[in-house]
Amino acid sequence: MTSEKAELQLKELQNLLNKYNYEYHVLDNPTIPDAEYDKLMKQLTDLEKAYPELITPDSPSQRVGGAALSAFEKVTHETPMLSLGNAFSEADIRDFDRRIRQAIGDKFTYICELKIDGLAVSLSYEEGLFIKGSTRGDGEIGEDITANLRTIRSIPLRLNEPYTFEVRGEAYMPKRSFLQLNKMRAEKEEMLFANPRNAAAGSLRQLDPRIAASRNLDIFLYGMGNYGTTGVATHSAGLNLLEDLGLKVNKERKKCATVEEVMNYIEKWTVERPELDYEIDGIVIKVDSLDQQDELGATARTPRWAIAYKFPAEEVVTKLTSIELS
Ligand SMILES: NC(=O)c1cnc(OC2CCCC2)nc1N
Repeated sequence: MTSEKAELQLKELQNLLNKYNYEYHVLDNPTIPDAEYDKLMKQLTDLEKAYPELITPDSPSQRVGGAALSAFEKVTHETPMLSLGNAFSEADIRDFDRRIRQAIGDKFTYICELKIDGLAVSLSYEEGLFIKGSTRGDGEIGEDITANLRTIRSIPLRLNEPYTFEVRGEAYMPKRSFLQLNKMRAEKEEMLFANPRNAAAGSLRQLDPRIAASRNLDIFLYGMGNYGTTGVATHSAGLNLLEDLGLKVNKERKKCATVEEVMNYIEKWTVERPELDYEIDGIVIKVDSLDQQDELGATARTPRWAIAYKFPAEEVVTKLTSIELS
């Protein structure tokens, strides 16, 4: 086979595999059986072995990097990663709502999102290519965990459009994966993870990306470092854009015109939370308009335009059979 023909066949295989990967991991709606996917992946890796010069960083074969790192590099975020103030009651939420009204009047809409209980991360894309991923760290400087984030199948290695920006999200471990992981560790008499959040954080802090690759991690994206470059006017439009670009955004988000609607949304998910396949520790309430977010601004580390309602802590029954370490 000529090198040109090989390149054509490689491109076709890469596009097919990226599409199937997106359907399976982002849409949760695979259209081919796993065996078929594995066969195509084998064809790709065989072809790349024969023509290594044709391997590209966004090839589906390039998810699990090579050797383990000796340490994580530091990364300075282009746009600082803010953290959220907390609300613990309806009164706290009404106080938040009152402060907003005092500052910008009554003409605004909220958007509510499930608060995924994982590890906050930032993904940097350049011309559509995933080039760097990092932890929040202190909000300004985080750790470079690119190799580990590349192993998360729902993170596209290339976007549908050549955007250059930072996107923020929560990497998490699905409940099922957490239970399987702890079951396996218990059988090997290893220390157990106390909860999916710790398991996700522990997995992403591994220096060897093969360990992260084995942990079935996932991610929901929930914001951009700087919406300015995209031209959207609201956070909700920003999330829809992220979805259109092939990124995974939680579909339970909802616009709420009044604080009553916010309370209904909180009530709904307080009840339905156990049925989710991932843990949430609250609800994030944001003013949707980006201009109004700018008008409200932020304190040193937390936005005035958003708050996290935290679910009441559940009493944790410590199992006497297994020593759980955080
Ligand atoms: N854990 C979450 O699901 C989550 C966390 N944070 C945010 O937004 C913050 C980010 C910076 C200001 C608002 N949204 C979320 N959905």
